[in-house]
Amino acid sequence: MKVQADSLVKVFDREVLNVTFQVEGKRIALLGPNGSGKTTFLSILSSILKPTKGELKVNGVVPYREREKAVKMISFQFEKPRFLFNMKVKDLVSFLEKEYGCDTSLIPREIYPLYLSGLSSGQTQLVQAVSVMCSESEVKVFDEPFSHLDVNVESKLRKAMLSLDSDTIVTTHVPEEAEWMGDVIVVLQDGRLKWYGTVEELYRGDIYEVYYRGKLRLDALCDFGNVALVKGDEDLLSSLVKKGEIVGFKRAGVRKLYTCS
Ligand SMILES: Nc1ncnc2c1ncn2[C@@H]1O[C@H](COP(=O)(O)OP(=O)(O)OP(=O)(O)O)[C@@H](O)[C@H]1O
Repeated sequence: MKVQADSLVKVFDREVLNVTFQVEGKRIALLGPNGSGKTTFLSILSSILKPTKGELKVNGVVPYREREKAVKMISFQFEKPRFLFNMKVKDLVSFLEKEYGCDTSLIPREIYPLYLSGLSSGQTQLVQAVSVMCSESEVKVFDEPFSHLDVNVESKLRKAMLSLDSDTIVTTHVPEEAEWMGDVIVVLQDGRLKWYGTVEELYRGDIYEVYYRGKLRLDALCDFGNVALVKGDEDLLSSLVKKGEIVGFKRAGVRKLYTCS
């Protein structure tokens, strides 16, 4: 999939998005803190919103101008877990299975008798994600798909999403999630582009994330508490793991784009 944002600007009472980038990849992760413009970007992509200026294209289609094509090409899971229609879960499951022949096994059988309106936020989010995964759209968009899920459900859903044949766009504010879910990462901050590129590009360099407990006895470039960024020497870090002074380490990814106190 190819996503092109060309001087894409959205102004509400103030400018909340102003980005230019072009990325190509099977899995795009859009990462940014709260209020950084992720949902605004996706709302333009889903033709809910029109940009104030500029243009956004997905595989050459401008969604808010070519709605018919966009609706066929892209399906969405929105951030707020809520269905705009109501039926029993089991009826939705049998519809998804009959209509799309898809695997709905992530949806627990215990919730089959319930109405969609009676599901918890996490259950709603899961059923929504499965519905999007079942769709035949070539691009599947998930806005913070794990925000209400427990760790078990999250890991099952993540695995299912990673095994999809179609292209995906996932938003998150969790750096690790972006690294897991994206082969290309776009980082937003305050509506501006902070960084974009492939995960391979992100991992280049000699900065390591060091995981520790208690007190860190290394000079850190940045300390997030239990995770610190350290200019690295792999042999030294391995020896510290053996001595039990740190828990582990890996080459730094998204975290090195953030400043910390
Ligand atoms: N309809 C609106 N009217 C006015 N301001 C808005 C509107 N929608 C979003 N904003 C503002 O735009 C900015 C970006 O919001 P957006 O929802 O795109 O961020 P986000 O990155 O998705 O945040 P989060 O991770 O918290 O969901 C925020 O400051 C928000 O207050």
